[in-house]
Amino acid sequence: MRILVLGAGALGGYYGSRLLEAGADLAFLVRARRQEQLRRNGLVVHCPVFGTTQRAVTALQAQEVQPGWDLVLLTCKAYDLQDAIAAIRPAIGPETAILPVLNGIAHVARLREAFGEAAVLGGVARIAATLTPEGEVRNLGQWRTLTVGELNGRITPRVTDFVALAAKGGIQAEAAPDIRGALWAKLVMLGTLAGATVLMRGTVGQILRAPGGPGFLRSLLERNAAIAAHHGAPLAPKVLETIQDIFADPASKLTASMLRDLEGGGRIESDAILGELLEGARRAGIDPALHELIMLHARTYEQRRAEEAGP
Ligand SMILES: NC(=O)C1=CN([C@@H]2O[C@H](COP(=O)(O)OP(=O)(O)OC[C@H]3O[C@@H](n4cnc5c(N)ncnc54)[C@H](OP(=O)(O)O)[C@@H]3O)[C@@H](O)[C@H]2O)C=CC1
Ligand SMILES: CC(C)(CO)C(=O)C(=O)O
Repeated sequence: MRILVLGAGALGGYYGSRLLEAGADLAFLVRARRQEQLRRNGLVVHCPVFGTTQRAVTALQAQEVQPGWDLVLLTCKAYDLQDAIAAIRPAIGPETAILPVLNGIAHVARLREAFGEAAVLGGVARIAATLTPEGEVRNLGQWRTLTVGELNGRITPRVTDFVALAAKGGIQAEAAPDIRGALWAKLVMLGTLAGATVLMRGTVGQILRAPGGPGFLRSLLERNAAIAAHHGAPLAPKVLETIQDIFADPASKLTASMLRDLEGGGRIESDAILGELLEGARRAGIDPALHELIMLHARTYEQRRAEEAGP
């Protein structure tokens, strides 16, 4: 399978490296700085499951990309989506599938508008990974899940072929008939994790060990689940239970990638995750006070970041 991975950051680098391990014919579509880094050092990935790998990879810039790909794995941040759409356009032929693994929901509609409904798959990544300042990819835990599905619910060969290849590379991959439900479930989980850990600047465990923390987490999760239900994606009781368990472990060291980005002084996906849920709460007639506070906190960080960067 010929795969083009847009981005060689945390997710692109990690999943791309596992797909290469499985024998995929794969190239990365990157920008100039990352291309230079990859050409100099190769792709370095640290993983508690597979150890450290360093391999030479094909890294192309947008102007070097030709058509002929079976699948484009889209791994940019939400705020880079517009540029990424332009960058992958020359790679997309009539048979090319586009598999985004971004957090959030809105990117799916934007991709379908840009490339047509049939081209776009849904993807949900469960992994806690980061790109270090040295340009190395680090999987911070054991998670390496990828859930993939057609938006119309059919299980097609392009989905099962990709899932089989990913599984061969050690990714915990599965084909999902209800990928829209999986995207919403992820947004409920991540909206709670990012909202809480960014606002409180601590791990799930630290929030739970603080007086008032358990009630805050419970209330945010309940509201997020109600927002999903209002948008036609109620969480199955087992899925909700699994998410509740994540927010009930006082020893948990879990934080959201958004908190890591914020603590590193980077951009955050405030609109795509926190803003989506705030708007969702308003549309659903759910008290938006918690979401407004979380969003204001994120906006204040963004304002401060912009002012410190100067004109
Ligand atoms: N990290 C995590 O643990 C998880 C992240 N996610 C989600 O996955 C998505 C990706 O996150 P993550 O991997 O952490 O992000 P990273 O910032 O680590 O990687 C994104 C990469 O995309 C590249 N990129 C963006 N636009 C372009 C473009 N036009 N052309 C070429 N390259 C481009 C960036 O390159 P450049 O360096 O040039 O800017 C960057 O290296 C996000 O939506 C995130 O929320 C989901 C699950 C877990
Ligand atoms: C919640 C988690 C770790 C799961 O993949 C994630 O998506 C993120 O932190 O962005």
